[in-house]
Amino acid sequence: MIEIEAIRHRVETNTILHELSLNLGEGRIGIIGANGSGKSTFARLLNGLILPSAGRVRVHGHDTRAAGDVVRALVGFVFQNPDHQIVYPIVEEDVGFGLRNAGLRGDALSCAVTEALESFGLTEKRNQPAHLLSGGEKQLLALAGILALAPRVVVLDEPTALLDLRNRRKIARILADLPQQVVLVTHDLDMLDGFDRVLVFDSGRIVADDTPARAIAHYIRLMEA
Ligand SMILES: Nc1ncnc2c1ncn2[C@@H]1O[C@H](COP(=O)(O)OP(=O)(O)OP(=O)(O)O)[C@@H](O)[C@H]1O
Repeated sequence: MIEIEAIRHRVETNTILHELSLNLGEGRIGIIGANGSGKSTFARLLNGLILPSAGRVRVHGHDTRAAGDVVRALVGFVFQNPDHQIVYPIVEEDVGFGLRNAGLRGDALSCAVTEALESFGLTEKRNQPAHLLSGGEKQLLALAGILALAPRVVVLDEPTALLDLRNRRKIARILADLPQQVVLVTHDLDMLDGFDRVLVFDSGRIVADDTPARAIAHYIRLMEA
């Protein structure tokens, strides 16, 4: 459960998010809205990457301000641009990075890396330089690295922006099968099939909070206005 209590977010004199309170408890939550409406800012508040100017966010009871390190272990965050996430030069080292931080060594580490690479179709790239992967492959690598850590919640900020149709479908299948709570920011409305709840952002406010079909209809009306 993610509890959002009376948060507001401002940068200098700019109000990026107006006051909002809500609980996120469903397994699959989508976030849509126009460019610049506050979706990424909201997503980053969920794992303490940014702290709200007012109010608080709690994940499984842990406040992002008071217990940022606990929250970051609970909430895996997948960035829109995988270059912001890939830290090691070789593919297998990059997937292994978080696993080593989580204490895995030796065979356990090697098996976990093998499994993560296999499930994302990256086995053949194991020993290649990560910077030579295509944009879509980098996105899969970033996601593999986060999911290998088995966080309780996965927040993804436009993870399919660089992907072709096959890889978009692959990510959709991977997300559908995850045991974790998923919060997905996306402009790719097809990704919201089967989701429990979709929030629509507009100018820093949530203007719809509904089933995917009704939320998408609201968003389309907004875009056509
Ligand atoms: N650190 C910052 N300093 C100044 N302005 C910011 C900062 N972060 C975000 N903004 C502004 O806040 C608004 C919301 O940004 P945000 O990235 O949350 O939007 P978004 O809905 O994710 O957009 P997109 O769909 O284009 O990714 C934008 O106008 C952006 O320029």
